Amino acid sequence: MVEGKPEAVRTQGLFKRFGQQIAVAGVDLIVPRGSFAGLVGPNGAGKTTTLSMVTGLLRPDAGVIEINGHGVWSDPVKVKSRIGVLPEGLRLFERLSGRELLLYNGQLRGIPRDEVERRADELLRVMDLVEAQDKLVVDYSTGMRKKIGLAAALLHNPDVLFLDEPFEGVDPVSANTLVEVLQRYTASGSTVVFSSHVMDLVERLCDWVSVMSRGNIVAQGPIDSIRRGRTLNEAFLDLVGVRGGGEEGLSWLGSSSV
Ligand SMILES: Nc1ncnc2c1ncn2[C@@H]1O[C@H](COP(=O)(O)OP(=O)(O)OP(=O)(O)O)[C@@H](O)[C@H]1O
Repeated sequence: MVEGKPEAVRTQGLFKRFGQQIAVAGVDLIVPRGSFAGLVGPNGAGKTTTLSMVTGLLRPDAGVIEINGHGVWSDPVKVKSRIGVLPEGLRLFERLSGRELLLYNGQLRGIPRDEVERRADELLRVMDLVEAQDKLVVDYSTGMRKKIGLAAALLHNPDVLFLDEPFEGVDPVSANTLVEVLQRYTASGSTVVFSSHVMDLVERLCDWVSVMSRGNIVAQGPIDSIRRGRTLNEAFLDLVGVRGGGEEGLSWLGSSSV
């Protein structure tokens, strides 16, 4: 606890196995309240599996998860009413228009209709989706899907927002829009947790970072304590132990080979 307040996210001994594969091997994830937190790690490190368990989408084999002091798996209704999620693969209601998607989400969340309409209008405008609001989500581009997914995740003004690879496939203009919305959101004291492979972005946005490798957290804390004078990318490569080796092999590749 920090100053008597529970962290936004705290897991203890989080564990998940798929057959022989241990995806998450006893993770103690900590995210202080009000952080802009990055969850980074190489492919297959266990980030998506961790976020899926933390957001109540995948049942852990073992471990405890608390969001703002409430157990995700012991008090799921309470927790889910206070979090927003942009999941991996963007599972959205494809046959609704962008606007209908927001209105439907608002109704599911029990927000009065006129308030939903007001918030939907604002979100569509900020996300630059007004022209596309009546188009079916199935016809949206990747970047548009990320933006409407983020709008849907923000509509009920959650305390904590979880985003799995929110910037993947997003053009720089749309990425900038997402960043501005998220910075505004954390400036008001809310918490963002997002997974990403883009170290420059994590370095620019985050004040807190958790580094995963092979199902474990290998470093976690304020970003400066992780970087320790290096770029985040250098720190990351040192932490996950993949420096060098890239030049070996592939001797056949390139025009100088026969
Ligand atoms: N449904 C599943 N069935 C079997 N194995 C799975 C399943 N989901 C994940 N895994 C395995 O668990 C490990 C962690 O996967 P996960 O998707 O959580 O990693 P990640 O860090 O999100 O990777 P990436 O950065 O590539 O998205 C991997 O070895 C993966 O193959």
